[in-house]
Amino acid sequence: MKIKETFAPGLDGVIAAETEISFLDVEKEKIIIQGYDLIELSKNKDYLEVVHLLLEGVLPNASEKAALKERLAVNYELPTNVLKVLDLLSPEIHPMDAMRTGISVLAGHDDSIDDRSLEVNKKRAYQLLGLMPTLTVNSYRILNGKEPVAPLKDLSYSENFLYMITGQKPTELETRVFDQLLLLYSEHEMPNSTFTARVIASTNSDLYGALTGAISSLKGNLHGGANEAVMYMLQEADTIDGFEAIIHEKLRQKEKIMGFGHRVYMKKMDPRAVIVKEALKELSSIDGDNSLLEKCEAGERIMAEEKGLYPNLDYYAAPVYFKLGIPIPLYTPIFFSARTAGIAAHVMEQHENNRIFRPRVNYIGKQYE
Ligand SMILES: CC(=O)SCCNC(=O)CCNC(=O)[C@H](O)C(C)(C)COP(=O)(O)OP(=O)(O)OC[C@H]1O[C@@H](n2cnc3c(N)ncnc32)[C@H](O)[C@@H]1OP(=O)(O)O
Ligand SMILES: O=C([O-])CC(=O)C(=O)O
Repeated sequence: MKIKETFAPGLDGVIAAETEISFLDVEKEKIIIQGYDLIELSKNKDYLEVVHLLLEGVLPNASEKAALKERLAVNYELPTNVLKVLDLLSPEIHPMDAMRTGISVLAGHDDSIDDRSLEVNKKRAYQLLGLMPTLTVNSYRILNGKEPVAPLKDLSYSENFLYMITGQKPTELETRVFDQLLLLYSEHEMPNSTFTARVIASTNSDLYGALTGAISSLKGNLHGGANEAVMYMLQEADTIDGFEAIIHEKLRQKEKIMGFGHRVYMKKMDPRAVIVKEALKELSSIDGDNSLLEKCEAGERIMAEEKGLYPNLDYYAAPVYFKLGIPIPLYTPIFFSARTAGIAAHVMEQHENNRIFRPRVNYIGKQYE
């Protein structure tokens, strides 16, 4: 039974919200975040400045930026209960699942859990953003039987995050590249995970619930999970010829090539991928190893010729993470950690101007008299 003719599988082209947070202006090739182009921001601002932009609606001045760093740093430590629960999890699960559980445990530490006011939501968002690097890294460490690592509060947010991952203080270049990745991942309009979070928030459910839904969404390889899949694919071949053969074979088998295509950019390269490809070139010129860059470029050429499809952010983010010495199972958790800022902004906006999401269906099942 059809209620309306306008059914859009995958909600392709459907407008799901009115927002002041962000917009993919594909025609002008801009990713608008609170009025600014994310690509321009990625060239002269850092992740925390964009966090401030997302949660406060304006870029911070120097003292606001310093205050934000402190505000997040006081929340770096995970409650002991979270560590205890992480310790009970099966080592087989993915760190994204451990983080999801960690976020659920954190909900139990919020003594104003039923308060959805903007003020309390914002306080909560900052707490979670402070915790997110420690939760990300220690979820992975504990699953791998390692002791949790303690954050270094004197380092910058991104420097500390990368330090906790690798155990070594990163160089200036490594910090800059990692911070730029966090910034580029921070917000992207209405991807599946953000939509999921807004749907959950629309029942008046809380930020923790919205984030646990969003993290489950983002884990899938059609979304955030693609960055890990890209790296595994790059490792499938030792040579460029071998990699080209793998791509051709996957296409022959009608498999999707991870890191290519995008619902909104469709037949254009994701502007974020352009920036991250430059970072890969820079890292490759410094360590003198172009092999990943050359494989990626070979894949890019084949996909353009054979499918008219171009890289999304995850395609070039994967080799950059690899060059930074980041273990592959942390690629998607880092994406989620960075995206927590954007998702929190959307949850707050949904709570401030809410109508419950409740669509209808075209029924194609049986009907008995
Ligand atoms: C940061 C991010 O989360 S970005 C997304 C990361 N995800 C990936 O990289 C996974 C690979 N890409 C994809 O699966 C898709 O391009 C998505 C999920 C990103 C977008 O999906 P949709 O907008 O629904 O596009 P859809 O899957 O319908 O693809 C349209 C056509 O292009 C093809 N196509 C799309 N992406 C790919 C791909 N990566 N490899 C091969 N073919 C592809 C489809 O097979 C389809 O072809 P058809 O019309 O002949 O059936
Ligand atoms: O916008 C999307 O659908 C997916 C994406 O690129 C992101 O979440 O960064």
